Amino acid sequence: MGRMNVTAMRYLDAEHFRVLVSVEMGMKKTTKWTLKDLCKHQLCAFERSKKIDGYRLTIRGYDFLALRALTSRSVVGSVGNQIGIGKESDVYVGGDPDLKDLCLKFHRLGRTSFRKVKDKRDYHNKRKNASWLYLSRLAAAKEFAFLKALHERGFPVPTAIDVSRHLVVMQFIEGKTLCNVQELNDPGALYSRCMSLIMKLARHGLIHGDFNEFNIILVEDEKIVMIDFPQMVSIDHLNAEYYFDRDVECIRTFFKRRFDYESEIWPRFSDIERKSNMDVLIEASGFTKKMQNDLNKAYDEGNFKAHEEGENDNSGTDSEDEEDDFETDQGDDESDPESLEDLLEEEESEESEDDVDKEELQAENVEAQQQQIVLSKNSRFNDWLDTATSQVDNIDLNGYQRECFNDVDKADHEAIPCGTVPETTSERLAAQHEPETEETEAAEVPVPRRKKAPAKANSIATSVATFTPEEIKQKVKLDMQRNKQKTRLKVKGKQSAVNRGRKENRDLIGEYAGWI
Ligand SMILES: Nc1ncnc2c1ncn2[C@@H]1O[C@H](COP(=O)(O)OP(=O)(O)OP(=O)(O)O)[C@@H](O)[C@H]1O
Repeated sequence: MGRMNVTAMRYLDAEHFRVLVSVEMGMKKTTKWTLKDLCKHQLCAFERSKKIDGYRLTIRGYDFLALRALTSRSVVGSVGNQIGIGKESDVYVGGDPDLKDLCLKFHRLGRTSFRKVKDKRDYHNKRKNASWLYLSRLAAAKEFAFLKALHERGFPVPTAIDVSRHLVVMQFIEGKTLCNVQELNDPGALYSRCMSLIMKLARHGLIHGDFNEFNIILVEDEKIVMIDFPQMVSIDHLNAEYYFDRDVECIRTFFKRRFDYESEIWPRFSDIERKSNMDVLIEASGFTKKMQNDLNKAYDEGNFKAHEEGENDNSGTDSEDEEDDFETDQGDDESDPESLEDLLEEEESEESEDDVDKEELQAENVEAQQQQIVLSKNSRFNDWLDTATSQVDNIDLNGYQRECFNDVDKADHEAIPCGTVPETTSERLAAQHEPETEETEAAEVPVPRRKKAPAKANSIATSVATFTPEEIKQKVKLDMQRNKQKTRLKVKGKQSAVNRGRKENRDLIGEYAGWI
């Protein structure tokens, strides 16, 4: 009996086993129903890309994963109303299991912005696909690290409670954002508090970078709480002075505009005396320089409404995680009745049923329209006939006859008998529609010749072909060529997957031809 070869186990890490477990889970028979349910609840979505078809996690799905993790840790017990929509986040009021208020901040970053980045450059050295999952997670990790560190050092910030994926749970601050405050008891005191806070941060080695009326909550006794520091930088940053001055200027401008308060004193970058290295400490807390760089690059791209459009956008796969999940060979699935394919087939058949219904409906509509057109043509013709008949009945035919022959050579006129002119138009029309014999007879009636026929623009119909046979041949040839060049319509959904599978099979058979 030979020994089991387990050498490979030494070289496999946790990630390998995670994926292995996912494959194991994916082989369970319940998968297709579960996936169907998840899609129904918009927690994941079917996605078709150039090479692979599969499912991707949606923002909602990611939210649920984070909430689930935090509920299982007994951090979150309930989710309430949305209290803020920022450029980079959705903020909700929540509750812990004892129903104490919490602030739940879901970071939304980078789906579209990342797409743009991806087009332009290799964003992460080895990591080909930085995803919205990754960027949102980074933003949350950064906020949590800063909140924790600042709170521990006595800064007025919400208490950091927990973080999972892109969701930061923090203390809920009851108050008003400064932008919503119209009046103050003591604007001077609040101005000093704001400036002191900027200086205190700087002494600890940090610059907020977005210190303005939207990121300051006014609480009891006109005290302030600072929120939201995605762009916090070190005072050693290359552009530190610029960011510092911008923060100071934002506050000065706001106080002048809103409270008509202007002070001659404001802090300068040169006044800063560093007392601690919080920027270094935060880096040590796990939020590395690389993470910082990744995040800053995403912020530079600037489209933070990505999560709003991302949900409807199914083109292309973005996420590394997603691609990892999908890069499994689905060849076997085709023969497996319990596979994902079945689920897709159902979707497809539903789709095609819909299509059939639509086509039938369209055909019926077209038929009805055609009938209407025919009917309206008939009735219009009858109307026209009636009006024309009554109008022409009123015409003085004898007068018309006189006028008509005015120009005709009198001799000719006299020589040629005019034949019997019908009394009424009905008679004329009847005469026109008489059978052939009568027409022949009428043709035999000599018609007075005009001397000079008045020039009129008439339409000309001819049955002679304007194309030579050569030209027609060439055109047909060209059409055939064009038809060949036409790219085939791409079939959506499952059908394309089946086609792709067939093509692969054909190629494979071709490859092995002659070997067997
Ligand atoms: N801890 C909190 N307690 C109460 N309300 C909060 C808290 N954190 C955020 N908010 C509310 O949510 C809103 C958005 O929060 P925040 O500024 O952190 O999000 P953001 O996406 O970074 O916004 P932006 O970048 O557009 O300023 C705030 O204006 C505030 O009203």
